[in-house]
Amino acid sequence: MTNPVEFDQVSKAYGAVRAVDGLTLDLRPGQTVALLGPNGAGKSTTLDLLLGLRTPDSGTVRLFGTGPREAITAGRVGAMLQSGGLMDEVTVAELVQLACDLHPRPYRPCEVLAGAGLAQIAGRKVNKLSGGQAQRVRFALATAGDSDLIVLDEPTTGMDVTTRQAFWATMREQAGQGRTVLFATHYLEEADAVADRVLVLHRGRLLADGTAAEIKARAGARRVSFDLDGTVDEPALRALPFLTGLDVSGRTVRIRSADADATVHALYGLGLFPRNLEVAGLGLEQAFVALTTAEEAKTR
Ligand SMILES: Nc1ncnc2c1ncn2[C@@H]1O[C@H](COP(=O)(O)OP(=O)(O)OP(=O)(O)O)[C@@H](O)[C@H]1O
Repeated sequence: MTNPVEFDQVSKAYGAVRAVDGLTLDLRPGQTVALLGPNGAGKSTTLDLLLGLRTPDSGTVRLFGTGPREAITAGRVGAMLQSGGLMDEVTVAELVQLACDLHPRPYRPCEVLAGAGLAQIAGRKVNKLSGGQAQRVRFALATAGDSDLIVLDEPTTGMDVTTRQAFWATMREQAGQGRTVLFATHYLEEADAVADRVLVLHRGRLLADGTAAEIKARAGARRVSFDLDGTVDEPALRALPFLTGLDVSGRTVRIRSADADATVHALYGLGLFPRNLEVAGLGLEQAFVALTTAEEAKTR
């Protein structure tokens, strides 16, 4: 089976800004993939290239083994873009009907409206919607037919908590039916909860690619804290395996470790007896900040 998405050495610059810089990646069928990165990292440009809205300066983008336009014309891709303008003078129902009419493998408009939580406001003019409601309409347009790949650029921006939860429940259903879902987001807790693969972009390059757990581990994403009796031997602690951070305050030691089990084991190996030992995971957000900050420091 061909992969839903294949980028091979794709680059795109705007003048001197390298928005996407030699990006190579494959998305496999059925994956739910989060695309993360600080502002300006190249997320939207990557999605624009994927959807054929921009042409790469070099490299190739393939969707299901064809060019983006062919895949989109064949109805294999549903997309929800950040800035996509909606037609003003039509109702929600009319716009959804139009999207269904245009899709080669459409769903019934009433199903699409219900799936996006729009049934109650189907008769309302699109230009009278709140920000969160307009987002739901964009989502409805992305799910108007039976697409194999769903691409979402910051889909939950402006949605309230309930809408956001309902949105992700629908996305999980879509993924459960074997669709590939790719979404860019700044909400790292969403990526952590929903994605089975996380891509971190930084200055147009892929900085990390793995499960949320792998990315947390790579960022040294476990915190170990304990108290020691007697004098604290900082150089000995600093030599512990898998250490990525050390903070000593009196007799309290706080460590960050990429492999907390090995670090704690070695701690006992030094003949130390840590008291009040606590091991806690870092969130994806802290891992993301650690990774991107370290990269910024390197490139400065
Ligand atoms: N049309 C454009 N003309 C010139 N520069 C652009 C254009 N679009 C994007 N850029 C620049 O390219 C880089 C990548 O932008 P892009 O919008 O892809 O990032 P992003 O990761 O989506 O950012 P954000 O999280 O802020 O939405 C940025 O430095 C941005 O200023």
